[in-house]
Amino acid sequence: MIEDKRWKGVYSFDDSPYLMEVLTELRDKETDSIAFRKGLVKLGRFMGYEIIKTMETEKVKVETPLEETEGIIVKDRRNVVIVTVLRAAVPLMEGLVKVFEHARIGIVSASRGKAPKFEIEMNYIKIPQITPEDTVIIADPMIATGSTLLRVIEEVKKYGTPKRIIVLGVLAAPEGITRIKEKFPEVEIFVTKIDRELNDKGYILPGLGDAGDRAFGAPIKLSTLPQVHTIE
Ligand SMILES: O=P(O)(O)OC[C@H]1O[C@H](OP(=O)(O)OP(=O)(O)O)[C@H](O)[C@@H]1O
Ligand SMILES: O=c1cc[nH]c(=O)[nH]1
Ligand SMILES: [Mg+2]
Repeated sequence: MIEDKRWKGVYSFDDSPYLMEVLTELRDKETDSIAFRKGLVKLGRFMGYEIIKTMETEKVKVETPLEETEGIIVKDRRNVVIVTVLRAAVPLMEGLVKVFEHARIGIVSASRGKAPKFEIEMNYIKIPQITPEDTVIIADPMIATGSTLLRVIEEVKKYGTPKRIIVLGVLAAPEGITRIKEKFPEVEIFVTKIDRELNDKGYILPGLGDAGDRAFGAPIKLSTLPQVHTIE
């Protein structure tokens, strides 16, 4: 885990050969949906372990069948709220809950409109109450313009004031990170890798394409389908 020199509290995992290998498979245009989803689950799980390293631990006594010894608990691991941003974060969440099995889960939908406005439509919001003991992990694989996360963070903050807000992503563009840190300097960002830039359609370069479409297949517009007539 490396803290990026450009911002405070922004970490990437260029130093982890395993995470870099999983990312390489996700970037590969030949990787199909099954392998893509599996890759996201792996990243959720192993980046989750990395987040645990930043949590406070407490010494405890434990009785083995033979004698008493010292152990630890990671108290904050029990007070986690995972907020999953539909669609692409669903497999990331699957990996995260393997590590944070006590987590309460929030699900929000956020859909990004076309360039240049990138308006965010949020019409499904289910977030549990957040307490001062909680660490909120907002899972969204792609931080591009940052518009989606700015809206989601704003929404999350209405549900309580947590101990920490962490954004967990796969790829980020510098533009998106800068926008989030300008508005919410206290938010920590953990991403597998920070990429070079955005193209004029708001896609991350070199990137991995549209994460939602690659994980679940491209949706189709209903109006382009032949209409089915039913007889009543
Ligand atoms: O930083 P931004 O410029 O806002 O872009 C990032 C968002 O784009 C993707 O979602 P998308 O809107 O494609 O939805 P999907 O997951 O359903 O495909 C991605 O999962 C982020 O939520
Ligand atoms: O590169 C990008 C940018 C936004 N959303 C994606 O899924 N990919
Ligand atoms: Mg998409």
